[in-house]
Amino acid sequence: MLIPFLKMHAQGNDFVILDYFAPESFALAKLDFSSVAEELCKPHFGIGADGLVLLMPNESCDAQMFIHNADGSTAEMCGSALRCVTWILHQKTGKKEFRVQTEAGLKTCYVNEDNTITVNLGMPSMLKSAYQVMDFTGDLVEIGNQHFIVWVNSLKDDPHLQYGSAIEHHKGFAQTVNVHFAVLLNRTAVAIKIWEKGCGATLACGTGASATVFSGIAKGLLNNEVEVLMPGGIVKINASANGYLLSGEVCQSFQGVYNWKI
Ligand SMILES: N[C@@H](CCC[C@H](N)C(=O)O)C(=O)O
Repeated sequence: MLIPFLKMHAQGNDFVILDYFAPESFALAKLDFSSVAEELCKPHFGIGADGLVLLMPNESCDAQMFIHNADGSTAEMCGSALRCVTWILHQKTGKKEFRVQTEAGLKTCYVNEDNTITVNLGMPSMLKSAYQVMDFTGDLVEIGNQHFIVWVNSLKDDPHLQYGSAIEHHKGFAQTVNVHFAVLLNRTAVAIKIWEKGCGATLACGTGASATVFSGIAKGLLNNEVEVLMPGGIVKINASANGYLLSGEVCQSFQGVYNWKI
């Protein structure tokens, strides 16, 4: 069976996207997407990506988005993928504002004049403040999915690679978590290194960038408008009264068909 796909990324956070608005994708409906995600996301053996995204029609809004991480697990939310599917919807319709249903609720998404995409991720909440895990003290933040933010003085030694996996699976959390090590640059800029649950080190993470800014604001370290520098690029977070707005570029890198085993 041939699986038509798009490949997109946001600051290097990359996705294989199956577009169910396209008639040629209808035949894929019965696939086990957990297995498909695992195979297609595998570098060298598959296409290689951080996640598999399903973009589907929804009767009560513009579209529905489902996400599987590279290990096949499901994710409730993904700020990078939401911006990528917004771009696809814009290409199809020419519209500049969309409402997309996700596992974390209905999200409003905008195409800006400069073709960057802004998505409203809603209001984060602090699940645990100054929480001790292994040798680290961090904030556990919920923004549809869960993120543990550890503030450090330097990212030089790649703490996410050393400790990310152990923190992700730590028994002190009720579920596995995304992990971010953050360095404060000034009141409007922060740098992070990322370990995502279900996929490992990634070059960017939209919900993680937003959760980090929420943690920084809660500590009195950051203003409401902040640039988040990640290994793959920069996003802007605006902590508005209506929700956390995540903005940045997205890129469609290629499209193709994958030769699935059945
Ligand atoms: N691994 C995450 C889902 C992906 C988050 C993403 N990269 C983003 O941009 O927000 C999870 O399982 O929560």
